[in-house]
Amino acid sequence: MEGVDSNHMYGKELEVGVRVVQMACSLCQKLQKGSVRPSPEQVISKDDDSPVTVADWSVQAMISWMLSESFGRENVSVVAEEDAQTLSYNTSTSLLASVVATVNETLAMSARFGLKGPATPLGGSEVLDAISRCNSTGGPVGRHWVLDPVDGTLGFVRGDQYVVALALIENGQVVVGVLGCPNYSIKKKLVNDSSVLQSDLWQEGCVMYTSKGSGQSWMQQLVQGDGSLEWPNSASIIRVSSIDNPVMATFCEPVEKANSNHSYSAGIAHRVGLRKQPLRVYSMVKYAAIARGDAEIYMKFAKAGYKEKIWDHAAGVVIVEEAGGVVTDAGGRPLDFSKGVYLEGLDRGIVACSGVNLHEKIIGAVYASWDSSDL
Ligand SMILES: Nc1ncnc2c1ncn2[C@@H]1O[C@H](COP(=O)(O)OS(=O)(=O)O)[C@@H](OP(=O)(O)O)[C@H]1O
Ligand SMILES: [Mg+2]
Ligand SMILES: [Mg+2]
Ligand SMILES: [Mg+2]
Repeated sequence: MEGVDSNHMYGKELEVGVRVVQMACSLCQKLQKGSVRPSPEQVISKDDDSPVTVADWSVQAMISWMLSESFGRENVSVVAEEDAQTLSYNTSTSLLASVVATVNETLAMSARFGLKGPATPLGGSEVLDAISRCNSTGGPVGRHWVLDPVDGTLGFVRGDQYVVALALIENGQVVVGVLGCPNYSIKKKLVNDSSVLQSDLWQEGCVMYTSKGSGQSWMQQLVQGDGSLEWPNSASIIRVSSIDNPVMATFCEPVEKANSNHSYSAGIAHRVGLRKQPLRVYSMVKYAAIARGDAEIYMKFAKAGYKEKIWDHAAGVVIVEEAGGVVTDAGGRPLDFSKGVYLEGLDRGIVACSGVNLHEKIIGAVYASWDSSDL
């Protein structure tokens, strides 16, 4: 696989990571297009009122199972967003059946992705077990996989952008990142044109990946579930934008006002001299857009008291950094992935930029404006 040297320190992790994320993208695309039964459109509300679907559970189960198979169950620690509680209720039998069917249908295609599936289909308890053993809390020591099975579940449900995000943390550092973006076309610049976003073109998504210290991030096309594009797949190097003039720069931010303070970011944008309208995109596609040069700045300022989770950032951060970008908190400090499930100590928000010049300007504007804000 291009960009992956099997002698590389994380060669096998990257190789397996990209393949399982490709499989997960295929699973999600089938569900989003509604071609898998039964009732994939079921959307369940979690305790915090955020949505979860068959796709989130199925991807988590499938990736957890594959990682265990590939590296040995006893060696695999996974920190992931979902748990199996709702699926275990007596009242959830049809939901669990949907997840089990989806997982098995996907695992049956393993060979197409160069992976080995189970000899016989997984049963309900194996699927529940695969989901619930992703209950690691990470931390500063050892290797931990970090998984957001569907990031931007709202985008997924609305037929819009979402990603499958997988990272590997070793001794508190993100060392591998993989972002599967099923609705983010491999063709450049499409994200800036909303008319194109609506078209069929964006159905051919992409997978981005990197390993820390490689100095390169890569992008490859999705392997099509219909067999029209099979493994192995070619990849190309992606690079951040070279624009460092704020007048020319595009910034992106979350779609939902509840997830980021739009008026605060608008104030920062004004101070720095950004002229373009913000690009509001669901999910870690925002990191993907920075990494491949479709946008220059990503800002997220969650409400005071909200704690950012590592799975919402790990893969995106390392891919942006290796593609030449800079990611810090709003105080200019690196994000700390060593403290467990949350980005502890995060100063106010997250700022990802294509280069140091824009980054310094944004951090300076945050510093100058803070007194007048009420995040
Ligand atoms: N209140 C609040 N504040 C800030 N962030 C929150 C909040 N609630 C949820 N989340 C997390 O936001 C993830 C989606 O982030 P996005 O940047 O994609 O936001 S948006 O959907 O575009 O509005 C989303 O990830 P997924 O749950 O994987 O979709 C959440 O982890
Ligand atoms: Mg969620
Ligand atoms: Mg998420
Ligand atoms: Mg999620």
